[in-house]
Amino acid sequence: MMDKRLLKLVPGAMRHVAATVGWQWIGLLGNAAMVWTIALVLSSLVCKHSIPPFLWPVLACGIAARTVSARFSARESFAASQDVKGTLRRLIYEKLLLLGPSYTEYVPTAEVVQLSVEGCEQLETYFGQYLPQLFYSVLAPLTLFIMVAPLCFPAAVVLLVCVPLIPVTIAAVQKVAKKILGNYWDQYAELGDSFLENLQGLTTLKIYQADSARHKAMNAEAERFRVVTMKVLSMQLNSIIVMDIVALGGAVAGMAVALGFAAAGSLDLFACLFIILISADFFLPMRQLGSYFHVAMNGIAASEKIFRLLEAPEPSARSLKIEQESQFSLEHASFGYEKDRVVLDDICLQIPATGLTAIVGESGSGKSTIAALLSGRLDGYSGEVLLGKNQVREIDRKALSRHVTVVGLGAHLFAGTVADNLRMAKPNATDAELWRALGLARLAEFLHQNDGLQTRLTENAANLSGGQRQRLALARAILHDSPVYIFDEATSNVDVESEEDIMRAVCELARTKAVVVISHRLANAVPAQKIYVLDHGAIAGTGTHDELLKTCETYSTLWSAQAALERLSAGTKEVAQDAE
Ligand SMILES: Nc1ncnc2c1ncn2[C@@H]1O[C@H](COP(=O)(O)OP(=O)(O)OP(=O)(O)O)[C@@H](O)[C@H]1O
Repeated sequence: MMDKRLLKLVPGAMRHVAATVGWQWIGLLGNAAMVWTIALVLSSLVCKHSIPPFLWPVLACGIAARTVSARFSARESFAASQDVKGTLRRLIYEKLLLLGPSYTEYVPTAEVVQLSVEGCEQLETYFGQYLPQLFYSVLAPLTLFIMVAPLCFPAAVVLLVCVPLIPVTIAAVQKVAKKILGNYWDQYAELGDSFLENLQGLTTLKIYQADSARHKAMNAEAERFRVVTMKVLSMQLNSIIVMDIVALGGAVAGMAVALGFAAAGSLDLFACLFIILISADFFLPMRQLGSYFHVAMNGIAASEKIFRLLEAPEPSARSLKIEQESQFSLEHASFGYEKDRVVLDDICLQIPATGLTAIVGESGSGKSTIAALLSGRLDGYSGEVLLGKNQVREIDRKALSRHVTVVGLGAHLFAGTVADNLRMAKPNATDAELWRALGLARLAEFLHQNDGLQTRLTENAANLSGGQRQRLALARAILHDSPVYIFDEATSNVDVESEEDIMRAVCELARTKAVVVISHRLANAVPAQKIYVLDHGAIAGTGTHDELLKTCETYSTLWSAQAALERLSAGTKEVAQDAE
């Protein structure tokens, strides 16, 4: 019922939990004072005694205590929940930062969203309501026992003994609940994952008319989620009914004992009325705990997932700085995403401080994996991936991000202005610097025809063409002004004109920076001072374009095949133009 790991995680919240219990307890005393006055007034009226004058101030104090305690306990409970939500979301965020860009290896994005939104909300109930109620439901019956025992000890004992029957019921339910709730969260995360994926791929699904099949699959998942949700609800309702029966039964037992003693003449009317009126209060806190218990259990099930994320092994501590004039090199580096499958095998390569280096090879030969190793996104390699004398996996991540800029095909552009997107790379850049970068990326002319730097972009710059998007991503990268640039298929899916513009800018950049171009299109590698040819994860040849044509069969075969393909496509275009 109390998860020690959770308590340790948010120690600050426990102060508010203690304060909530304190205020609830003051409220209980206020309630007891009110019951006491009511019992005294009723017994005085029945026995025709005069009502003692001190009674009204006691009643007033009782009402005041109840009112104030209700307000302050709610405030403390709210503070506890805010503390928990804030702390957990911060911990999840920090963990994601520590895991780095490869966090999706441990947890899917949809699950992170669910855990940090709904998971944290559920834990808010655990700390804001369940935990204070847990302590209060022990404290309240003991306090009332001390009040009732002097009046009628047997009734007080019966009431106190019946209270633990509620937690016994809760414990019995807990076993079943844990399994059902674990299942509920699994189904919930699964549904969230496929919803997000289907939403992202909706256009593709429509193009292939596969949306109705996906719709059916999601309906089936939603149905499974409905079933498990109904199981959770019916488990909660059934256990609440059982708890109500236990609570009412206990209160009735206590009342019956008090009435029995009153009937026998050994209990006066005031004491009997007081016990009858207060007996429900023995059980109400525990009964309330039972209601919170279900939501809290949901929170605990979510917390299991949060812990799994928080306990995921982090990449080794990265604290090394980058020494000046450091250059990248791979020395007999090997890597595999899966245990038994080598993707890179004994790779040796050097990236000089300035100039263009190209990595080429067929699809799946391991080019992007080299980019990921160089930029520190993957670190489970053997051999050495060095920046200067230091292993890349030991270099501080921020320093590495400042040192290397990776421009891939999917570089994200955000909704906002062109200037906003560019200043992401250099917040204090002047307008002149922005225009210079845009000029290098051959985008200035287009923007001058629009609203200049204030040209508005929709989400992921959907209102630009593919080539314009890539050129804007290139301008942003140029502004980042890092010593090393990696262009990983940065010109795929763009028109020939944009590709030429981008490659011209890349070559210009390579005059002062270390630039690595990764491309399956060999024409982009021709100007490189050194080309590495990859074949099934191994280096098949190294040299300039002319050298490789003579010495490397893999390269010359690829070159001939691509040249033939491009001749064919140029021929097709000419025929089409003639036909027009
Ligand atoms: N996250 C991953 N998990 C498992 N295997 C992967 C992962 N990423 C890539 N691979 C595998 O590693 C191999 C090399 O992939 P990589 O992306 O480096 O190739 P590439 O040469 O860049 O291909 P392309 O030109 O098509 O982009 C491929 O066989 C691929 O299936």
